[in-house]
Amino acid sequence: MPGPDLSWLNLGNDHALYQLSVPQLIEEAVRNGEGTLTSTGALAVDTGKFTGRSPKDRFIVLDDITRDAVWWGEINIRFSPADFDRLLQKVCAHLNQNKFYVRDAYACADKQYQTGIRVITETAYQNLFACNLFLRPEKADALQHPEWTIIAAPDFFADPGIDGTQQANFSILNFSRKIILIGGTGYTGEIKKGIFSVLNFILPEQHHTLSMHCSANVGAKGDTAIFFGLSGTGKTTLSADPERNLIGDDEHGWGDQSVFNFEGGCYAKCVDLTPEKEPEIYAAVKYGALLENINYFPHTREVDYSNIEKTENTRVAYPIHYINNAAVPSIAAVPKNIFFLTADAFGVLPPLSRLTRGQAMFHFISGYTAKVAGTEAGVTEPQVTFSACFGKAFLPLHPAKYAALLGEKMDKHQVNVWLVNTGWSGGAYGEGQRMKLSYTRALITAVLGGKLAGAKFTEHPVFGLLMPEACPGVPSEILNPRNTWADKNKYDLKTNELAKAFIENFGQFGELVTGEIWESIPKVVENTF
Ligand SMILES: Nc1ncnc2c1ncn2[C@@H]1O[C@H](COP(=O)(O)OP(=O)(O)O)[C@@H](O)[C@H]1O
Ligand SMILES: C=C(OP(=O)(O)O)C(=O)O
Ligand SMILES: [Mn+2]
Repeated sequence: MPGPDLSWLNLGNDHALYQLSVPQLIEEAVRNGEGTLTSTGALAVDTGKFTGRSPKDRFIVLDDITRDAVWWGEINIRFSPADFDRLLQKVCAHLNQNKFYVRDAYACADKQYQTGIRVITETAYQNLFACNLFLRPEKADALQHPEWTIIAAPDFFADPGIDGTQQANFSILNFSRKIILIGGTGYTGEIKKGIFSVLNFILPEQHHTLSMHCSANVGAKGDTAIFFGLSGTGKTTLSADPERNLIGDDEHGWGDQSVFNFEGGCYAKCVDLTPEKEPEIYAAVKYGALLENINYFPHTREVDYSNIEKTENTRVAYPIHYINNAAVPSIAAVPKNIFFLTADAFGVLPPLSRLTRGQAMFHFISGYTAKVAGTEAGVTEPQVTFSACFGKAFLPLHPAKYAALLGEKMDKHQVNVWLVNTGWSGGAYGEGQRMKLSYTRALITAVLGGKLAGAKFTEHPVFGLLMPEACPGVPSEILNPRNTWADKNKYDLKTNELAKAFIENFGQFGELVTGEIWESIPKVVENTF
């Protein structure tokens, strides 16, 4: 297919392989030595030095659009427009030395928000990722100029002294030029999270639409559920549910009428994947899917999901229709239930609790969880974090903007909000165990099936959370986390420690503390359990 005119980037058209089919991309990847077909049919590649995102190398160009709107700081780091232009030229000169892959796609399943994307990648596997993860146009049109351009060159390395970056790798968003420039890293997560960050800037400001780091699915009665959570807390795993249609596993918008997926595919964690525990995802590992940083046995080429030699953040990227019961298009009604997933490394929070409106706002803004190993460079074991809106790393605006929109939407629609601890039980990380996936699933199924409507709830003395006393499929004794700790005194101490961490973190949002949030702040109780 004749390619688009890329002369505005000084990219030579004769080097471009445009809109290759999935089999063509796989063939290219294998011939380029990028990867191998495993016995599952899925292509396995290594992404190089980076097997996770590198948040400290993520920048936003300081310009008239971003200057007063972006929440600058540790998350959103400034980059100069002149440095960007120079670096862009260098990256394009690098790409011109060889062939590269160009793919047109779009983001946002709801037509009203549809955003065209042209993805230019140095490797075939990154282009396959873009094909799997973004929405696929029925017919590509090379003559159209899509709104955003993503350029990803893993083998281009910046010179920090000259190029204005921190290290050789970088991911830079330029809102004036509508370009995302990625170099020095082959981790494909940077590509999808680049566009996600763009939409997190545009949708709330320009469309009064809440953008969310969440998965979503919908039941037979049109009852939508959304699952907020930082990486590894279970968005992908828990949204794949044989009884419900999958809307998407990671990035959604909540407009006036609907919840819609930004993407056209899923990016699931593979560590310890088994057909028993996660049948839908296991079955999606087939021809066309892209496995990252996975080990396989050399002779049989069978995938070894338990092997984490390369990273704990092994991944598979597949188009959403690889999940049997995916909703097409990926749009559903506004949610009836919202779950906040937290992987509590303290082992303090209940496996499931119901939140008041004030608590919902408090926990959304707090975004307490543990960073699981692997998704971010340098994180090798669960690390306690407060990630506002359960996705701080991707939010160009101040968290209060997203929280205000959520509050408005909760007021307008009758929504139940639940906190789910998919993290530790029976002790903190190191002593307790990760919550059993089957229990978490049973708790969510009970909520969605209305089985807890008449349940009795106990209030947690410090966090004020309402814990069900019983739930089908779950031993009652685990529902109050204190019961799962052998040493109750230790639980009480750990609870207070966590409560203090919440209070301290919330200090930065002092101006947001309205009456109802004030009432929701955990109350440290010394020796009174
Ligand atoms: N109780 C639990 N709930 C959810 N996931 C769990 C649980 N226990 C273990 N896991 C594992 O944690 C990982 C969750 O990853 P994933 O669903 O991809 O997270 P996210 O989509 O939020 O990044 C999976 O590997 C899953 O098997
Ligand atoms: C892909 C990522 O996120 P998630 O695990 O939420 O899909 C990521 O944070 O790089
Ligand atoms: Mn995920």
